[in-house]
Amino acid sequence: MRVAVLGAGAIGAYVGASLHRAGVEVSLIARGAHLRALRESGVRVISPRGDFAAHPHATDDPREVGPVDYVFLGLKANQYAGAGPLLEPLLHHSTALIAAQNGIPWWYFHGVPGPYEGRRIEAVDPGGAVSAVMPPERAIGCVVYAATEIAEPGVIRHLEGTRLSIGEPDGTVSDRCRAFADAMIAGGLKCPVEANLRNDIWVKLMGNIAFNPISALARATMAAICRHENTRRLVVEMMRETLDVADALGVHPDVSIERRLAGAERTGEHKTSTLQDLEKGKPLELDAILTAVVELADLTGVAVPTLRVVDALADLLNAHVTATAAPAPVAVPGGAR
Ligand SMILES: NC(=O)C1=CN([C@@H]2O[C@H](COP(=O)(O)OP(=O)(O)OC[C@H]3O[C@@H](n4cnc5c(N)ncnc54)[C@H](OP(=O)(O)O)[C@@H]3O)[C@@H](O)[C@H]2O)C=CC1
Ligand SMILES: CC(C)(CO)C(=O)C(=O)O
Repeated sequence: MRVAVLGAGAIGAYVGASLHRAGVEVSLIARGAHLRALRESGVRVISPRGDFAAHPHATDDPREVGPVDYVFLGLKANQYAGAGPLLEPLLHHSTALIAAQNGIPWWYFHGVPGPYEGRRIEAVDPGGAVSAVMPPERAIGCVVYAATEIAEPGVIRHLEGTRLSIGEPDGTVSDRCRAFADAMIAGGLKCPVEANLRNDIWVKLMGNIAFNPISALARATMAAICRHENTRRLVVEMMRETLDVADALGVHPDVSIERRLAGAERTGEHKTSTLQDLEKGKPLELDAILTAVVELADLTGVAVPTLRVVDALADLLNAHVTATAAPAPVAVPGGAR
């Protein structure tokens, strides 16, 4: 099995290192100081479950890698539309794409019978730009419950959780899912193949949709948001509206708001990835996490006044961050070394 990790950052390098120690042929695609460290010393994972190291091939040029069986996408979702030149050299006729993203994926209505089958969600697939480079037929869904961060270039701090649930958009338990899950499990991760991954998507989303934008707007940790009475109430309201949208789409997440809130509270003084991006001056990954759900509410006729207000505020904040962000290194394969 050949796997390329495109965007081998916090989650990508963790998954790539885990697969490599299971004997999978892995290539990490990264850039900058992190790439230099990966090339020189490999990935070092610091984890409460035991530290480990792995030294897979690392490059910024996917042409060096060539076609693989699986591409694990560790880029931020707002980078997918521009990922065409990076992806193209990695694809053969049946290469599968597994995206680590939080929120609603670009393939959401692919393979799901019903009134919305094949429908494009503008917030996550603007003008079809994402499905043009990542055809939904290639997608294997993924919901990441693990939490990791880049402690320093080449070093991944694993905070909690080892589960990455995967599943086919049409709910079948395919050979390609089983083979990938077996490799992940051999690498020390949990990787159940779910027949109804959309349930997992909404369970995870209930946390992200509330905590990620509020944390950025209020510059607050998860625990602080839970402690403060008004933001705690806001979280509950956002989760309730989110469940209404899921419900209207025929998905009934099997977790109560109280349990989801308690789980988030246990995360403690943790800065969400959105707050971390804000502090680094990086664009916020909220289209998939929040804007897409407002779009789905409009589609299904569900009232989401609270989500709408928070989306407007977060959108304005993001516009400001994006306008003032340092230009990202150009995404040209083989460009910056
Ligand atoms: N980390 C986590 O615990 C979790 C993450 N996720 C999801 O996983 C995805 C990735 O998140 P995360 O790993 O935290 O993010 P990171 O920013 O740590 O990883 C993304 C990596 O991709 C690199 N990259 C971006 N563009 C290119 C390019 N053109 N060529 C090579 N490398 C590139 C980035 O480099 P640079 O820094 O230079 O831009 C960075 O190292 C997100 O969608 C997130 O929502 C989901 C659940 C948990
Ligand atoms: C907030 C958290 C930890 C889970 O809801 C997360 O997934 C993120 O930081 O993006």
